[in-house]
Amino acid sequence: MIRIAIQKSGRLNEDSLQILKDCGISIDNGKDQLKASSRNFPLEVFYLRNGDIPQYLRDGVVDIAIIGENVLIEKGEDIEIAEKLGFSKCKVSLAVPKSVKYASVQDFEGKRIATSYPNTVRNYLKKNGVTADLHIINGSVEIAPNIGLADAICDIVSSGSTLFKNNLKEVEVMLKSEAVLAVSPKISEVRREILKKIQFRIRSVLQARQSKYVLLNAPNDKLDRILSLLPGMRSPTVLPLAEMGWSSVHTVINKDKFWEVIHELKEAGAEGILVCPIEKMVL
Ligand SMILES: Nc1ncnc2c1ncn2[C@@H]1O[C@H](COP(=O)(O)OP(=O)(O)OP(=O)(O)O)[C@@H](O)[C@H]1O
Ligand SMILES: O=P(O)(O)OC[C@H]1O[C@H](OP(=O)(O)OP(=O)(O)O)[C@H](O)[C@@H]1O
Ligand SMILES: [Mg+2]
Repeated sequence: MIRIAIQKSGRLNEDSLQILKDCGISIDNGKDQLKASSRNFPLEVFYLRNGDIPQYLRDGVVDIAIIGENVLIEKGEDIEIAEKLGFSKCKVSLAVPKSVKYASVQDFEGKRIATSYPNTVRNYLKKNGVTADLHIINGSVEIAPNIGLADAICDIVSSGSTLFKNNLKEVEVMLKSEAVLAVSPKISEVRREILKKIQFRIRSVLQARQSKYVLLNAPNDKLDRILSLLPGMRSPTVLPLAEMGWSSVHTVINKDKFWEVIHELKEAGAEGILVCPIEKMVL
């Protein structure tokens, strides 16, 4: 049995459960349960606070965890990251009131900075030879300058709308983060083997999320041009259609590329283009 920590409630909870589900791992999820096991995989889930997870990993109370990389940088730089998971993407940034003229990180010298990420800020400022006065608060950090608690803040930025609403501007991006699969330094060899199985499944799921299966019909005289436009896993599959002079082309393309390529394909003479989601992809 491998023990995994996921966030009890909050931004990571749903996507973490979803990725396990997409990996074919079903969890019996009683409401308000703090612990649950899988019906079809040797895995036990512990629902914990995000901020507590690095310590649980370090102590070996759990073997693996889904957690924001930013939290590991703040509280668990020693902890191994097995996979990046591609969701909960955000930045950890320094911000100041819009009205402040900002030149460089040296402007933070002697300033009061409110944050929930003191180690991250301290290390960043230290690298730049700056000393500031940190005020550690656990939430609603962006309000601090407006109520006179601080001159600046350091917090998570995603769309930037929280900064905007509080009349702040982002001036330094200290790091970029996403959800990751982290590993306890105390994980046993047997559980490492189970982890490898999970990693294999996660990679297949993430590859599939990045990709689309494309089918199209092509007149044979335009086939070469059409095939040259397709960036596939290997070379595309080409099958004859019942109608003479036409072929069916099947391939896999990156989801971010498909609109661009599809216009070019149409212009090159492709017809009946179908774009389908892929559930799993093993390379
Ligand atoms: N606005 C956002 N956009 C994208 N990702 C975010 C955003 N805010 C937070 N995150 C990511 O999601 C993680 C969890 O954030 P959330 O606010 O749910 O938890 P928390 O309040 O920091 O933790 P806890 O579980 O200890 O209460 C963060 O550590 C970060 O990696
Ligand atoms: O750039 P944005 O898209 O506005 O996102 C950034 C905000 O999101 C997070 O707060 P959250 O909503 O998780 O609230 P919390 O303070 O209760 O954790 C974070 O602490 C920022 O305040
Ligand atoms: Mg939050």
